[in-house]
Amino acid sequence: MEFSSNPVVLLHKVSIFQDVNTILSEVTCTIEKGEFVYLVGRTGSGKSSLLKTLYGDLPLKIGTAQVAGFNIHSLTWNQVPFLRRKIGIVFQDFQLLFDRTVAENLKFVLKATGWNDKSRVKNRISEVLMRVGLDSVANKMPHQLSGGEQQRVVIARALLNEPVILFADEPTGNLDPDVTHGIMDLFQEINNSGTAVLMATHNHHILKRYPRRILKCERGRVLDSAREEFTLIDGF
Ligand SMILES: Nc1ncnc2c1ncn2[C@@H]1O[C@H](COP(=O)(O)OP(=O)(O)OP(=O)(O)O)[C@@H](O)[C@H]1O
Repeated sequence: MEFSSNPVVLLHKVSIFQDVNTILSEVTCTIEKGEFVYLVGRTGSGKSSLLKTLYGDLPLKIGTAQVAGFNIHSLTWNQVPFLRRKIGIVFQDFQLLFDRTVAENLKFVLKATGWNDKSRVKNRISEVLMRVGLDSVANKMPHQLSGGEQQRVVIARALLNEPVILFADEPTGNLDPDVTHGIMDLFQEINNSGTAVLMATHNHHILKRYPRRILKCERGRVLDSAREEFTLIDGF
């Protein structure tokens, strides 16, 4: 596969900390535009900490990192919303606002990211819901939807601002196998249309069925299947 020379994620000698503990060190890798990469590793190995650093939730103290053109090392809190407009984030626990409709959940994000024109907002909400195969749920409350449908709404929310990359932290962790495949197909389709994806997962069936490049957190380092061979046996 050919990539542009303009990576969406570029890490050089990054160390990741939680409190005073070093979780990962010497992390150097790039993710290119339109690439799909898995992030695996045992529980507690640092996957979420790495993702949090990339989306500006955990300050970067050592090393250099660029995400969607933003320098993460020098990112200030008031720049974080601008970074978030260029990326999409999908969590395991859907994190929808349960006291408002699907459309209102999406509108909330659009308003917060500077969309003021009512008809553009309405059109964009229809577009993203259509994109995730849920064009008829705009006026439903999240609790009226299945788990898989709720996760599709979360993915729709992540797509609102046409991100260059989606960061997904165990996005199928709460879903049945059948529903998981539907969500994975959706991620593949989104990726095929040019959005990069970095997905943390514990699900080895996913890795087998949709094989892609893998980053593995192991003993404080990040191994990269594009550079070296490693076993996945203890990766879950
Ligand atoms: N907010 C926090 N404060 C202090 N330590 C934390 C915090 N969050 C995570 N840690 C610690 O950092 C280490 C890495 O955790 P992290 O959540 O990044 O791992 P993970 O690979 O995502 O795990 P899992 O697969 O269970 O989600 C663990 O030792 C964890 O206990």
